[in-house]
Amino acid sequence: MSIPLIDLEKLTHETESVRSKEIKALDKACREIGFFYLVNTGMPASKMQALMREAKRFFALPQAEKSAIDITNSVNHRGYGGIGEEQLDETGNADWKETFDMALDFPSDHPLAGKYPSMYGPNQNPKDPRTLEVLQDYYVDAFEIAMKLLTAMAQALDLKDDFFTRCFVNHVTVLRMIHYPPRPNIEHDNGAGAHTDYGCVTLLLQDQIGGLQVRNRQNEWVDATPIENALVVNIGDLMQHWTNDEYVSTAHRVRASMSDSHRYSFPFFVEPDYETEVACVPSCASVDKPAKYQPILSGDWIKARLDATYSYREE
Ligand SMILES: O=C(O)CCC(=O)C(=O)O
Ligand SMILES: [Fe+2]
Repeated sequence: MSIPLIDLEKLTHETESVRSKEIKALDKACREIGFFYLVNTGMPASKMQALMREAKRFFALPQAEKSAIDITNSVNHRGYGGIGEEQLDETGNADWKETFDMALDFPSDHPLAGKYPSMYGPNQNPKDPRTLEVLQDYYVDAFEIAMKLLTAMAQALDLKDDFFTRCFVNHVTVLRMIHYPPRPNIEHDNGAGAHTDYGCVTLLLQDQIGGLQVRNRQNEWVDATPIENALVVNIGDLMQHWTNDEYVSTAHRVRASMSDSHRYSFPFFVEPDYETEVACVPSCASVDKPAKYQPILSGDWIKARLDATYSYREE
């Protein structure tokens, strides 16, 4: 099965017939593969290029400057992650990548930072204000796209339009930059180990190098070949819970870059307010298919998953 294309302009089109046809296609993609390319997102190409440029500049900084904002110094998972800090698939080699994570910046004396210090609180910012500005700018645009998409998903699931978006007041959505340096030797082919994402949906911007692969229902790895100006979107575990397994959170991985190339990618992990109760939505349960999961708090779930993949977070 190949990865379908979904058009955001059509998902939000004023003509009902155009809109509902695309919403059906979205629904099918979420049920059958859990991955799709999102095109016509409205994100200016210049913003994507700016992010790419700043990522290259940031990861090329001296190690000491990056390590000054190391993620292991933060309790709330913000800042720079060096090679080997995250291992997504415990059975393989360490992920051959370095990362930078940012989210909404809450002062450390904010009540939410007091209550959930491992999820809310201040960012650790890059020193260069230009880099920060580009990151913040991209975050705002990507968030807007995500809210349009979640509105369309609510429509696809016969829910109120704001069923998902109302859970994004004090949300913990993360923008991550990833650099996959050339692999250290030919055998070390693991850029990012096989995993599923934790949150609602992930919107991924990738460069033209390639390496992302998606596991289909036949257990074959399918290349998510880069398409210029498209975002790769996938369903995360929370959305799978919410929909009683109707929407599927699909495993994916990244092959490490070859010896002469560097790959850059930018996942935007769309994750609701900590205290969002995630319980089976009405349209996904029936007498024949009762709710499979107990309701969970979104933040408890994401925190548990982060704690499991990062050694420094183990208590
Ligand atoms: O770099 C990519 O293409 C995907 C990264 C990814 O799956 C993740 O960070 O969760
Ligand atoms: Fe992922």
